[in-house]
Order: sequence, then structure tokens, then C-alpha cells
Amino acid sequence: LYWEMTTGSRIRAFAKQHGCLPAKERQTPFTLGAAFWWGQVKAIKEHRLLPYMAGQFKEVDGHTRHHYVLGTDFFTTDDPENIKAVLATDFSKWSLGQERIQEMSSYLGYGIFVNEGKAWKHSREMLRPCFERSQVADVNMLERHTQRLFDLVPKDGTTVDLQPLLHDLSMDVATELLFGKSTNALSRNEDDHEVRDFCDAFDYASNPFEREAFKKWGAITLFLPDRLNAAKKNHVRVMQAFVDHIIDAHLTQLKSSPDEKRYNFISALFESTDNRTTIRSELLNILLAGRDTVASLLSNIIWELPRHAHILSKLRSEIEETVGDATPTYEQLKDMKFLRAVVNESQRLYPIVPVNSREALQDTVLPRGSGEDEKSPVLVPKGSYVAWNMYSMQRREDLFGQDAEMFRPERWLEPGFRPGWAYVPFSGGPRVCIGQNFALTETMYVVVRLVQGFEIERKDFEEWREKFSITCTGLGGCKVGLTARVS
Ligand code: HEM
Repeated sequence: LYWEMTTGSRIRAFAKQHGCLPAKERQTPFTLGAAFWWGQVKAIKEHRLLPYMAGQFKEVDGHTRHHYVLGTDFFTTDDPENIKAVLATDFSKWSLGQERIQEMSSYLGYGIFVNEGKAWKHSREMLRPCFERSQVADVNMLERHTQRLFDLVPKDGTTVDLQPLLHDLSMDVATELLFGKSTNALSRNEDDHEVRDFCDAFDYASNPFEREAFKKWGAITLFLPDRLNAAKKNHVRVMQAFVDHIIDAHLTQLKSSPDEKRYNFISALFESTDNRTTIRSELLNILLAGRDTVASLLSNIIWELPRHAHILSKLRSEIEETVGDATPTYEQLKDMKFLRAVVNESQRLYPIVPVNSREALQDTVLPRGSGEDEKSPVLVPKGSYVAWNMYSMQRREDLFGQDAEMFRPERWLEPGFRPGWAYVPFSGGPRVCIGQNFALTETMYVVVRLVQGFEIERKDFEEWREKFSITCTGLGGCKVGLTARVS
């Protein structure tokens, strides 16, 4: 009765006012959505969460589905109109969500990925100059790190898994861009365990599904409060110590060269605060973005290329025509349409952030998804969650054609092909990825240099399966054989 008087009548009136009908659902009564929850956990263990979630839309023959999970209304959608509403047109009505904020702040502290409102705007303003054209277009820096990677790979066609090397590469590049000093993980200094320890600690803290406890005891471990997880605390300490060293090194360097001109995020942070915890948290937040994203994208692209000889050969021709054997400039990278199509197609099929979510700050609606034809709005009561699924949306046949499951970069060059909000690998709206241009430049640069320098041979015959950490990459790594080309 209390719920009815305080909430029920309010929600019904709101739904009526906006013409909302019930969204599609299929739930076993009296289970509080336990089947949905357990189904997801099982699929995570088997590395097939993404196809499992896509299957959930097919189950109700729709693109927006209502779930009631452990007492909370939860909506999933792969409808571009709904994604646009949450990310852009109705931006102010949505929060990152208390769950995300609590979970991520437990190991990152408060920074751009966790902050909202004024604090978020401030973080974004400080970061923006790092991604100005003059910084992003510095291909000399990319060349240096790419050559270090090439120094480490066998060049006689024997199998190499490029995935871990690509992770080191993107860490080295991101730290140089953001902090002015690279971690140089690719220099393979055996005495320097710091970067490796940091990455291991980061993976542990950010991914409960890869922890021993989860593998041994299962989903119950996900409910344990953080204060009982001493291992997590230790890993967070390792992460913090790593960033503290970066800050100290920066301060020391500043003393020796106070006139350093290049914009540096750490300097900008010191100008706005002298609170060491705030600075450390901001750095940890940005490392989250810079570390694995580009590596995962590169790994997916290079894994796919040798599976399609004609695509590799087209790409090679474009590179030869545009740059020959020389190092590409920023402008030349932008001009290579087929290269961009290859990158887009990889992100379409294997999005690095395949699912994302927000919490409603007030009673609101998703513009589409209720009623039999799904054309009416969906009521989303305050405090409910909406999760949108890029993996599923970007494989929809009605949006991308009957060959939507195929890797076919040519689709991006067809006249009139403009997916709009149906393709949002870098998100959209005010919180769109701030590193997008940089990420694409780095990715395209490394692909060009690899194709110029090597014949690439396929070395594994497995299907692509997901491996989740905070981003998503291929479970099987990126096993290829590289043979040096004679120019
Ligand atoms: C292929 C590479 C990348 C992909 C696919 C990607 C994707 C995304 C996505 C989907 C978001 C939105 C997250 C959300 O709203 O919940 C995001 C945000 C962000 N990305 Fe990226 N990202 C990539 C690379 C990078 C890089 C290299 C950097 C920086 C070095 C970066 C910095 C950021 C930051 C700071 C945000 C937060 C923006 C905000 O909330 O205002 N990203 N990225």
C-alpha cells in the first residue's frame, strides 16, 4: 500500500502521460530474475556472454527488453534511437549509475570515468589539450614505439602472439602522450617489474571474473564486500604506488627542465590542485582508457587480416599507393579510406566496449520499444538501469545487411552507408570518447607499418571468443606468423 501511494500511482500517471506500453519481457514468475542473472554468470565463465545477450533479444523477438533483477527494473536495448536518447538527447536524465561509481572508484578513485557533474567537466577540460592535433599527430613518437615492438617479434614466420606485445605498446604510447614519459615496457628491462606488476594488479582489481575465487567458488564471491578482499586491497596498493612513482618522476624532471613546452596532464593537475590523492585518481582513470583499448583493437584487426587474403591485398595496395615504404604522416593516415573501413569493420564486429549502462536519475522514457511493434516509448522509473548492447546492435541484419556477421570492410565504402547511432564504438554525446582521434591514429599507424614490413600469416584456426576485462578482446590472443618483406 505504501509503495502504491508513494510510487505506483506516480509511475502509472507518468506512463499514461507519455503513451508508454509494457516493454517485451519473458521472466519466470517469483524468481526475481535469478535465471537471467545466473545465465549471464554462466555465459561469462564460458566466454560467450556477448552471443548470450544478443540471443536474449531474439528470444523476445524485439530490440528492447524488460528484466526485473533482484528487485530492480532493468532494461536492455540494441535500438539506436534509445542509445541516442540516453547518451545525447536526454543526457541530463541519466547517471553513470551507483554500481559503476562504487565499483570503479574502489580501485581507481575519483576521476573522469567515475565523476559526474562539475567534477567530470573539470576532468574533461584538463584532459582535452592532451588530444589536440599537435599532440595526436606526433607520428615520430608512434614510430619509435612501433619499432621497439618490431624488434621483439620473430621475422621468420614462426608463431608469435602479438596481443601481449600490443598491450605493452599501447601502455608505452599512452603514458608518453599523457604524462610526457613512457613506461617503456617494450624495452624489456628485466629488472623493471613495475609495469608488469601494475598491469597484473590492474587486471585483478578491475575484473572479478578472472579471479581465482570466482573460478573456484563461483558467483557467490561477487557478493562479498570489498573489505573482505585483502588481495584486492594489496593490488590497489600496487597500482597506487606505480602512479606515485610516475608523479614523483614528473616532479623531478620538472625541476631539471622547468621550461618544458609540451602540454602535460600531470602538470595541469598540479595547477588545479595539490591534493595528491585526487591527482593519483585522475591518472589511474586515464590509464584505464589508454592502456588496453587500442591494444585490443589492434589485436582484433591483426587477427582478422590474414583470414581474408583479398582484404589484406587491397589494404597493401592502398598503403603502397599512398605512402610506399615511407612512414605515414597523420594526413596520409586520414586519407586511407580502405584502412579506415578495416578499422571500422573490426570495431563493428568486435566492439572494445560492447555493453554499457546508465541509471535513470528521474522517471523517464526510452523513445522506442514498447507495444507489439515496439514503436511506443518505454517507461523507465527513477533508479532503473538501462544497458545497451553494441555487439548485438552492430550485427543486426536489418541495419547492416544480411551479411552482418561477416567481416566485409567494403560495406563502409558503399554509397549512402551511414549507420549513425547504430555504430557507436566510441560512445556519443557529451561523454564521447575523448581519445578517439588519438586511438584511431595509433591503430592505423601500427597497421600500416606492420603491413609494409611483413607478410602476415594466420596461425590459429579458432573462432573469435570474447575475453572480458574492463574492455573486451579476443580470448585466443593474436597468433600470427610474420615474415620480413624485402622492399
Ligand atoms: C579503440 C580504442 C578506444 C575505444 C573503443 C574507446 C571507447 C570509449 C567509450 C565507449 C567510452 C564511453 C564510456 C562511457 O561513457 O561509459 C570512452 C570514454 C573515454 N575514453 Fe575512450 N576508447 C578508446 C581509446 C581511448 C584512449 C586511447 C584514450 C586516452 C588515452 C581514451 C580516453 C577516454 C576517456 C578519458 C573517456 C571518458 C570520457 C568522459 O567520460 O567524458 N579512450 N571511450
